[in-house]
Order: sequence, then C-alpha cells, then structure tokens
Amino acid sequence: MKLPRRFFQPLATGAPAPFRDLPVKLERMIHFVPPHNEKVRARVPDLAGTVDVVLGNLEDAVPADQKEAARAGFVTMAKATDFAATGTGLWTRINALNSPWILDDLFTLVAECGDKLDVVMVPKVEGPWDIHYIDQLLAQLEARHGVKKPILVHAILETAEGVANVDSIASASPRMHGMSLGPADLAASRGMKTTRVGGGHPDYRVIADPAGDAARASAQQDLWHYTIARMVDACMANGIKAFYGPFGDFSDSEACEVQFRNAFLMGCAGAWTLHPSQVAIAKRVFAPDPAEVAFAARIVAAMPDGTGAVMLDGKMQDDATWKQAKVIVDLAKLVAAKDPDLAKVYDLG
Ligand SMILES: CCC(=O)SCCNC(=O)CCNC(=O)[C@H](O)C(C)(C)COP(=O)(O)OP(=O)(O)OC[C@H]1O[C@@H](n2cnc3c(N)ncnc32)[C@H](O)[C@@H]1OP(=O)(O)O
Ligand SMILES: O=CC(=O)O
Ligand SMILES: [Mg+2]
Repeated sequence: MKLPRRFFQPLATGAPAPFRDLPVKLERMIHFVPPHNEKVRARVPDLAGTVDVVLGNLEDAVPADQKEAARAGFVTMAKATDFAATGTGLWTRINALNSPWILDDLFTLVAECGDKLDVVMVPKVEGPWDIHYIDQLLAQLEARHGVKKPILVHAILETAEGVANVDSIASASPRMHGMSLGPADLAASRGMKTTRVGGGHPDYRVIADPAGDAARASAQQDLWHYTIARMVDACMANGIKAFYGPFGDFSDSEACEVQFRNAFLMGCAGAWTLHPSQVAIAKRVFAPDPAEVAFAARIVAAMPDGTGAVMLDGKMQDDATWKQAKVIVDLAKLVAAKDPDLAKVYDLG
C-alpha cells in the first residue's frame, strides 16, 4: 500500500497533479458511439449538446478488423467538436489490458487528443493492479504529450474477480472517476444462464408456500441487486460515482426505464445509452422527481443548519433526513443548471 502522503503525487515527472476532488458534473447518460461507423460519427456534433457524455467505444462491438478505423475515427471525432463548450464529457472505452490493441489505443489517443479526453473507461478490470498499470501509463503519456489536466479512469465491473475486488478497485488511485456494471460480460464470467444484456429474467423468482389448490403467488426478483449494491457502496465509500451499464433490448423501453430507475434509486448517477432512443429514458430517470425535490427543499428550509427534529406532513425529519434531502436538492440544482425546462419545474431559485 502506498503511503497516504504519496497518494496524490503525480506518477511521472511532468504529469499533471491528480484531482483532490472529482470535478462536479451531471452524467445522467454515457452515450456510446461506434467511431468506425462514419454515419453515426457524423451525428456527434449535434448529439454532443443533447447528452452529458459522448463515449467513443473501441472495445467489444467493434469488429477486430475495424479496431484501427475506430481509433482513427475517435481522433477525428474528438478534434471536430468542442465538447467542453457544450458541457459534454468526452470519454473513450479502450480495449482490454490483455488485448493486442490497448497500447496503440492509449498511445494514439493521448498523443492526438489527450487534452480533450476526460475519462478512459477500462473494461474487464480484475483488481487494483489493473488500475495501477493504467494509472502509471497515463501519467507517462500525459507527461510526454504535455497534457494539462489529469485523464480520469472509469472501471467496468464485469468479471467475478472484479466483483470480489470491488473495494480495492474503487480505492486504487486518485484518478478513479467511477465504475459501471457490465451485466453481459459479468453474466458470462459468473456462468449465469442468460443471454440478456441487463434487466430482469422471468425465471429468477420466488414463490409462496403451497396453500391448498390456490395458485402459488410468485414474483420475479432482481438479478443485479446484489452487484449494484456492492458497487454503489464501494464507490460512495471512496468518493467516486457508480453507474448502471448497458440495457440491450432497445425494443423494450419500459424494462430499460425500470432497470435505470432501480439503479438511480440505489445510488447510481447514470447509465449507458447505446441507441438514441435510450437518451430520453436516461434524462427522465436520472433527474429527481419534482414532487420529491419540492419536499426535499421544504426539509432543507425547515432545518437551516441541518440539525434537530421537525415534523413535516406527519413525517419526522432530523439530521439524517436533512442529508437525504440535500442529496436530492443538490442533484436537482445540477440538473437545473443544464436543463432550463426542469429548472422552471424545480423552481429552486
Ligand atoms: C453488451 C456489452 C457492451 O459492451 S454494450 C456497449 C457496446 N455496444 C455499443 O456500443 C453499441 C452502440 N450502438 C450501435 O452501434 C447501434 O445502435 C447498433 C446496435 C449497431 C444499432 O444501430 P442501427 O441498426 O443503425 O439502429 P437504428 O436503425 O435503430 O438506428 C436509428 C438511427 O440512429 C442512429 N444510431 C444508432 N445507434 C446510435 C448511437 N449509438 N449513437 C448515435 N446514433 C445512433 C442510426 O445510425 C440511425 O440513424 P439514421 O436515422 O439512419 O440517420
Ligand atoms: O461491457 C458491458 C457488459 O455488459 O459487458
Ligand atoms: Mg463488457
């Protein structure tokens, strides 16, 4: 373990110092773009103003013979749009550490557009050693190319070993931005018997005891509850953000919304959107409900210094519920700063 006083030191001479605190950003959706697909890439300048994060994906879903085209497409895409001007994050998902592409991914992207790149998403992270490797390499590349602000790292939680090491991944480096659940790779890694990408499964249920001839009540359970809870705890304990990942059935927007909402209620900041139709769902879900915001604002106003006990509509409020209310009001303010329509609805002054 590194000494605490060395934790925030740059890992290469000339690399920017790591952030002490993460930049505060609204990241309701991480929108995946296939950069080798010229048609989709052409939509990025318009897309940039409508999503919180544009991610150019270099890993799974990019055919092996198009990895180089995806990398080049990402560089073109990064240079063509001023993402910072629209308040949109620019991320990439690099190839896995054991793949033949990762070195060229990082060498090319940091050299060509390191100053525009906010976050590198790292797939199939197994433990803190993977983050340490990327951390050191990024520091060397930042130093070589004179990158001014540190590029953050986001891990995908998508292997059984990664879940076993989730706490030490979350605390591995000050470069950690957060973590996303990757239900597809995780299902495979765990030997789960499903071909779905996220969401529920009709066969994962509990049933009531037999009671004569009456039909036994039965309810579907949430396959992802345990992992999302572990991920949220690991992230929040380390001051970083948790995200739900992909929902693969684009035809079932209702189920996508339920999966996103469960993640939101559990503490996630956002989710991946793989298709334009999922962007509106993420915007709807990852912004607090106006009635909840109004009630939270009343709690904050009723306890100006956040201490004591008061009654509101028959419900007891104290220091703990004040903190709950603060989470909602702070998020509403962040959303309102970006969304004038919701700013009017929230009416937080
Ligand atoms: C499962 C584990 C994981 O790793 S998930 C992450 C990896 N997967 C991805 O990144 C997939 C990202 N999405 C895509 O590549 C496309 O959405 C795929 C799946 C190929 C489907 O595209 P397509 O067949 O064109 O769908 P469509 O006809 O319904 O599209 C309608 C219009 O929207 C466009 N579109 C599609 N996807 C995106 C996107 N991600 N971002 C921006 N635009 C997108 C299409 O080009 C199409 O445009 P137009 O109306 O023809 O002009
Ligand atoms: O990369 C995402 C996943 O679900 O696998
Ligand atoms: Mg994956």
